Amino acid sequence: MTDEFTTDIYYDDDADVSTLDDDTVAVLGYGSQGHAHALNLHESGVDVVVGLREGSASRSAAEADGLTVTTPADAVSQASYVSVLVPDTVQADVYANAIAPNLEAGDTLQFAHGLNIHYAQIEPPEDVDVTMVAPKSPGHLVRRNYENDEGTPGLLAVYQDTTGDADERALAYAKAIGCTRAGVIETTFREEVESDLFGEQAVLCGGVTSLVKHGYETLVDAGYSPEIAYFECLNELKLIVDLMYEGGHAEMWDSVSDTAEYGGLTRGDRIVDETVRENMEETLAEIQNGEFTREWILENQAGRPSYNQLREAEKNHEIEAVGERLRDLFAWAEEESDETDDESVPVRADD
Ligand SMILES: NC(=O)C1=CN([C@@H]2O[C@H](COP(=O)(O)OP(=O)(O)OC[C@H]3O[C@@H](n4cnc5c(N)ncnc54)[C@H](OP(=O)(O)O)[C@@H]3O)[C@@H](O)[C@H]2O)C=CC1
Ligand SMILES: CC[C@](O)(C(C)=O)C(=O)O
Ligand SMILES: [Mg+2]
Ligand SMILES: [Mg+2]
Repeated sequence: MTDEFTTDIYYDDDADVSTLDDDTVAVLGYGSQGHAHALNLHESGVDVVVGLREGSASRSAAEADGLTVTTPADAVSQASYVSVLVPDTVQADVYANAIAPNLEAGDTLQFAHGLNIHYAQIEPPEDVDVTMVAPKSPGHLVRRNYENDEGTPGLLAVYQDTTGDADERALAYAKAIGCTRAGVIETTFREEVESDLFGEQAVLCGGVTSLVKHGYETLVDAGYSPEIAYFECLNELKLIVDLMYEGGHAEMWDSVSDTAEYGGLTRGDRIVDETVRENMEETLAEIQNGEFTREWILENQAGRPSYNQLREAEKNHEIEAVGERLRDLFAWAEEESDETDDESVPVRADD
C-alpha cells in the first residue's frame, strides 16, 4: 500500500492468489469481462468453471479456450466464489433462477459493476460475502494487458462481509486477473456505480462521441472534406488522449503548438460551456436518484425500442463509413511497412 494517497491503493504485494486455493470460481458469462476474468484466473492457477445458458453462443469459444463449461446453476453449485459477468440487464433474472437456489452460506457473490446491488435489483442473503472487483477498462484490454504482463487498474468494494475474509478474497481475485499489477483502489458500491455511470454517459462514451460528431458535422457542413474532418476530430483524438494519459493535460499542452494551446485555452470553455456543466449535473442527479436505472430497466422490459433505434442511427452516421475507409487504408500502410521490415523505406498512403 502507498501512503501518498488518501485512498488506499493495493498492489501485487498486498494480495495472495493462494487465498483462493480451496475455491472453485464460477464465472457466469463469457463476454467482454467474462472471457478476460475466466482466462486470467485460469492462467493464474485458480480453479474456474464457466457458467453459460443452454445453447449459448459463447460456449464454443470458452471450450476452445480450454475452460470447463456448464450451466449457470451447475457452475454456482460447484463453486464457492461466484463472479457475475452477464450483462447488468439480465443479472436479476440469472440471480433468481440460477444463483440464489445454489448459493451456500460462506460463499462469495461478486460483481464487476454494482448496479444491481446498489439499486436493489438483487438482494443477497446475509450469510454470503458480497464484493466487487471492477476493472476500469473494457474487458478485451483486461485480457490483452494480462497477456502482455501488464496490469489493468481496478476498483474493489465490499458490500457485505460475513466470513471476515471478503476483502482478502477480493484482493486475491483482483491479483489473479491482473488488476493489482497496476493498482486497485478501495471504494464503495455506491461510489463505483454512480461514478461509472456518470463517466460513461457524460465523458467517456456519450460525451466524447457527441463532441466528435458535432465537430465532424461542423467541418463537413462548412464544406471541408469528410476525410479531413475525420482525421481532425476523431483519429487525432487518440494521439491527444495518449499524451493526457501519459502525463496529464500538462504533457498534452506541452506537446502541441503554442497556437493550439492558446486557441484551446481561449475557445475550449466556449464550446463546452456552463450549460454543459448544468447538463452534467442533471445527468448525475438522474443517476443518483435512480431515474436512469428505472428508465433502463423499463426500456429492456419493452424490448429496447429506443436503444435499437439509437444504435442504428449511430451505426449509420456518415463518420462511421468514412472511418472504415480510412482505417483500411492505414492498416494497409502498416502491413506494407511490416512486410518491407525496413524502416528506411517510407510508405506513403497516397502511393
Ligand atoms: N464491458 C466492459 O468492459 C465492462 C463491464 N463491466 C461490468 O461487467 C459485467 C458484464 O458486462 P459485459 O462483460 O459487458 O457483458 P457482455 O454483454 O459482454 O456479456 C455477454 C455474456 O453474457 C452471457 N449472457 C447474456 N445474456 C444472458 C442470459 N440471459 N443468461 C445467461 N447468460 C447470458 C452471454 O452469453 P450468450 O452467448 O449465451 O449470449 C455472454 O457470454 C456487467 O456488470 C458490466 O457492467 C464492468 C467494467 C467494464
Ligand atoms: C466506459 C464503459 C464501461 O463503464 C467500462 C468499459 O468501464 C462499461 O460499462 O463498459
Ligand atoms: Mg466503467
Ligand atoms: Mg460501466
